[in-house]
Amino acid sequence: MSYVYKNPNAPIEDRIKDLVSRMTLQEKVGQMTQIELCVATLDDVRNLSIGSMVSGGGKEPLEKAMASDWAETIDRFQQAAVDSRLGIPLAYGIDAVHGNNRFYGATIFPHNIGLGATGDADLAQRIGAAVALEVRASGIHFNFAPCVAVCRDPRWGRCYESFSEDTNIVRKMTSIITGLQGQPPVGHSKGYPFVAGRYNVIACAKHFVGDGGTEKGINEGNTISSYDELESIHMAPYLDCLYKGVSTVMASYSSWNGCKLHAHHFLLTEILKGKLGFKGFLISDWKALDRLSEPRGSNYRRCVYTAINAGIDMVMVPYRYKQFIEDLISLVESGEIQMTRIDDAVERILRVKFVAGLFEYPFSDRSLLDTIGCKLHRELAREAVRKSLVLLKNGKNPGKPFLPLEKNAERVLIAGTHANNLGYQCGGWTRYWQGSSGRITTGTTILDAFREVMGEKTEVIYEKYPSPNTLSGQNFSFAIVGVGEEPYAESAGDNSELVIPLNGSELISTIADRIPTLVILISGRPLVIEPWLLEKMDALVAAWLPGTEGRGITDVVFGDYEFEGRLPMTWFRTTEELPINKGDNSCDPLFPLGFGLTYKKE
Ligand SMILES: OC[C@@H]1[C@@H](O)[C@H](O)[C@@H](O)c2nc(-c3ccccc3)cn21
Repeated sequence: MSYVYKNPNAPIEDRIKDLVSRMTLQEKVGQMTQIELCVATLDDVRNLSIGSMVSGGGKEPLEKAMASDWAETIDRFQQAAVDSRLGIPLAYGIDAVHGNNRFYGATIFPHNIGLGATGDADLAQRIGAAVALEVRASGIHFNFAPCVAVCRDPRWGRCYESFSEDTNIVRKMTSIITGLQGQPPVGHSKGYPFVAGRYNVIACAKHFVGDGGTEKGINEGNTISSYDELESIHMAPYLDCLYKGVSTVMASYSSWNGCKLHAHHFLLTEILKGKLGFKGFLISDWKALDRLSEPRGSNYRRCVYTAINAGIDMVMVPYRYKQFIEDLISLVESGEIQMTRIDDAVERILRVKFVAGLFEYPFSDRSLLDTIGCKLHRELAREAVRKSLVLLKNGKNPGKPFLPLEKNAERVLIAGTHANNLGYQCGGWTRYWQGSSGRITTGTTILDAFREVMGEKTEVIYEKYPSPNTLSGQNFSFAIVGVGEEPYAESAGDNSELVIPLNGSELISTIADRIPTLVILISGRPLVIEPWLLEKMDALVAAWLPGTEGRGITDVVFGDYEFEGRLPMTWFRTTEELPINKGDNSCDPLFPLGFGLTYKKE
């Protein structure tokens, strides 16, 4: 018997209708369920028709696994899904937010704030395409990226996941979606999901809406604004995402005027799905339904009722999925949730799976494994690093620039907590949710880069904390001081002080008092730089969280390439004045949005 839904040449909407008509309530609810790898069983994936799996922010997936091990594991669960009664394939999701960042050896690109500093939409698109290849190589189909938050307050722990405080810069950088998913054909209908093929991924615009506008930058907090402000500042990038065919949207943990987004029927259904015409599926954040009640996770059936009726289509449960399935089935059987709501959710989920070709190509393509960390991608990441660097100071006297540096200098001191730490350079969401310190993957630190570039005759001395003897005893041509933030993610990054951590200011001061010094700041956001400290530096470069390709830094500071980066965030003077954004009446920053010096006289 020929099933329309199994016919790859049948119109997608016919395939959806045919398949939904064959599904039981149990199977429909199964498709709305996303579960964590660590709790998944092959039997449950097959018997419950589970729609999606995740290796999420807070969980370590397979320990020290190579991409091929991952592809092996994911294919095994995919086989279970394909063996289910109707054979609906899984979509496996991960946060590949600046490369396939879980994997040892993957290319790690600058985090979004650095890409925002480039303002280069074409670069973002090329990065999206590279990330898609490295993700598909590991057997993963679904990427919880890009974050299109408009970060209005650098105290927010996710500032670096945002491209900018400026809505227009964020709108421009949504081009990364066209890289991740592929370029929709001319005339593609706005809001309809698009995935070009097997070398692309299902993308996810997040977190809808207003995640970057919460009071004091408190993560998962409350955004207080008029609807017009919410629409013009935070919602505008989603229109660009929909025009680019983004296949999924993730709801925000945060609230708008005191109402949680995951419970917000007006914003999720009337606006996103109704007014904006989004036809892909809306996924919850991790355990976000549990956060709808106090204490968290209590009265879960009520939370399911609220979120599904608000418009959530797929739930990142991700652990107690049997409870979720039981509650949702019971809510439909009692009439508290209409079957039309369930059918709408399932149609959206199937639409994305059909569009993504998962029914035709459910399994991994091992031929892509060579793309992981490949030279081409590392060159692309190096280009992104170059273009992301913002030159904030160049020389103590006008007309006497400190940069570009001399490659054949006689003796150079490389110092600081961030001069030789790949994990610090990459920041959060790298190998581990919160990131880590040291050689967590393959790549080039600032020290590695300087050693590679400097002439044979140059003596490169590295001391993380230079001794008094080092500082006074030797005659250095210049010092490079790498300081900044330790890795963090989400609420762990919320910070109201924003001083340079690990006594960075003191280290700079001690060294710059004795040696002409370039400071390279590795941070996910602007930090406090006291005027007296800025005065002591000979030059200052904001490098953001550049990732694995440290050579991008030496490419520019030695003058082989021009500085192109421009501040994507207003650089405040003190935290007392936060939030401070371009256009505010009282906006008198240390460096304004868009600031960035260059070598050429402007
Ligand atoms: O990793 C999946 C999603 C990610 O896509 C979202 O952007 C992010 O808000 C998020 N937080 C957690 C998470 C939060 C606390 C504990 C454990 C996990 C999980 N996730």
